[in-house]
Amino acid sequence: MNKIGIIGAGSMAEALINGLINENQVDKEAVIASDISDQRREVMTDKYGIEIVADNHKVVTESDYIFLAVKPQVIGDVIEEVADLFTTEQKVISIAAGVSTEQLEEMISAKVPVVRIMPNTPALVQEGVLAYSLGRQATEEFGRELEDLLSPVGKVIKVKEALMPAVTGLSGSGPAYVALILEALVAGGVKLGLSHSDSKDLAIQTLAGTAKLAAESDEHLAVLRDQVTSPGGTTAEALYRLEKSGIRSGLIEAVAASAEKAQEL
Ligand SMILES: NC(=O)C1=CN([C@@H]2O[C@H](COP(=O)(O)OP(=O)(O)OC[C@H]3O[C@@H](n4cnc5c(N)ncnc54)[C@H](O)[C@@H]3O)[C@@H](O)[C@H]2O)C=CC1
Ligand SMILES: O=C(O)[C@@H]1CCC=N1
Repeated sequence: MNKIGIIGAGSMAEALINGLINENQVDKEAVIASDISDQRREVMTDKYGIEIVADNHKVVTESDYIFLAVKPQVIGDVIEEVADLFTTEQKVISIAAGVSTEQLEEMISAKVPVVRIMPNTPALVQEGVLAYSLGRQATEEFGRELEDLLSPVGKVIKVKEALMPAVTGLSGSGPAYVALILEALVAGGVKLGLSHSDSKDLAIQTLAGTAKLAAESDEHLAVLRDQVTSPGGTTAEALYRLEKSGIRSGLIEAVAASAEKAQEL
């Protein structure tokens, strides 16, 4: 059994660990994580029963796959601390936004296989989507192993590394935009007298249902929009207000701004 090590047991690491353990993809005995925070170590031990330590060295020496799940701002220091311990038999997977495989290879060693992934938080409920790109020493086989390993937490796609900022802007940061849209829809329902709870149910199911419809349809998204829009009707009135408010360009700009920021981290 391959041992999975995770350095940095924060929100994104938890989403991955939860999905992998809940879907019985890995035994909890096969997972070791480290975190500098006492509180995170306590939470993760209580919730998942995995081995969680304060010492990053232990994670590297005991694991076959090593996930780097700390913030981009500290990943350099973390790698420096353990760089001498990596072997060419191990496989490194970084989830840090904006850190290229080339930078990782420079910091770790040009000989250790490195892959970069960009997951998102719905991995916590096995509905994530993640993209990965291979470093210079990472084989296609490593990519396939990763697809198998991570498929229980959501859809896995391979992209050219140059497109990683775009993935970050769209699906990495995307759950925040969708949560904001949901919040606003709920507020709209409440303003018109619906209870918060009914508004939330209506908003969430509308979003989930539309997403399912879009996923299962071959039609262009504009056709799905048109199906709701009666001439001279309520939806046309609402869409006019949305377009006027700049929602479309706002979302396009949001994706681009996140992608741009990812390259500055
Ligand atoms: N949150 C998200 O939606 C996504 C995050 N990411 C990436 O995932 C990475 C982690 O992000 P989050 O989980 O959101 O952050 P987080 O702050 O929840 O987790 C980071 C964890 O690393 C720990 N840590 C800090 N320094 C450490 C050290 N020297 N040794 C060991 N552990 C240390 C912290 O105590 C914390 O628990 C980032 O690089 C981010 O770019 C990628 C995709 C989505
Ligand atoms: O906000 C961030 O920097 C991270 C990367 C993608 C989602 N959250």
